Amino acid sequence: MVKLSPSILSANFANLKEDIEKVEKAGVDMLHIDVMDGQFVPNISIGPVVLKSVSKITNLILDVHLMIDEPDRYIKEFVDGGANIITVHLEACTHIHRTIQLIKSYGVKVGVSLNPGTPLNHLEYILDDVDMVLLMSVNPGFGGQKFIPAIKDKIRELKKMIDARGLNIDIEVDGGIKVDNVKEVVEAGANVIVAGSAIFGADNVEESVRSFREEIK
Ligand SMILES: O=C(CO)[C@@H](O)[C@H](O)COP(=O)(O)O
Ligand SMILES: [Fe+2]
Repeated sequence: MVKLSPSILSANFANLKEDIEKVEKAGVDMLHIDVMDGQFVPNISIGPVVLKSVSKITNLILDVHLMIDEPDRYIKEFVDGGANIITVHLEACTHIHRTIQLIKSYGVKVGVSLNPGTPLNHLEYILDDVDMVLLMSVNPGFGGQKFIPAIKDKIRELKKMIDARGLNIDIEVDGGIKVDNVKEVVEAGANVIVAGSAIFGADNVEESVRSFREEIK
């Protein structure tokens, strides 16, 4: 079953409750929360305070994507804020193994994200420890960018690595996913789809979610 995780980065922050209710009603599975520190990525978004408020108004799985340097400093805040899965960037962690263990110690799920230019072999010694791998299909920092086609091969390779080890790990793909390319991403092996501008930016959110579902069923 492929899960949809719309990114609130493209929501209207002055109207967040209403926007979240719309996607929840439309039947999405998760809510993708993009956290940016202006250091690891050239943009600043939201943090644990907003997450905490969001957690009080939705039953969706809170899928927190941390685009921040040395995230160990803030893991507890995001756990307390209601995160169900916390994904960190491999490139932002000096001791990725330690960060993974720290997240797990709080009893939440853990994901590791790779930028488009980071090779899959960096996962070699940590793959067995994670619940999800998030492959970026744009360079992180902004919504509304164009999907990088080479990532489809990367998804296929990752799927092979996971299957070869007999693991049950989600493959999330994030960046530039629209109704007209989601099928290729799913066919390549992704089972968690992030879409920001294509869902929250759509004129009709419900219709957009329905179209995504049609494509990936
Ligand atoms: O993490 C990021 C960007 O860094 C994403 O989650 C984007 O917010 C996805 O937006 P679209 O590319 O779907 O508009
Ligand atoms: Fe994201």
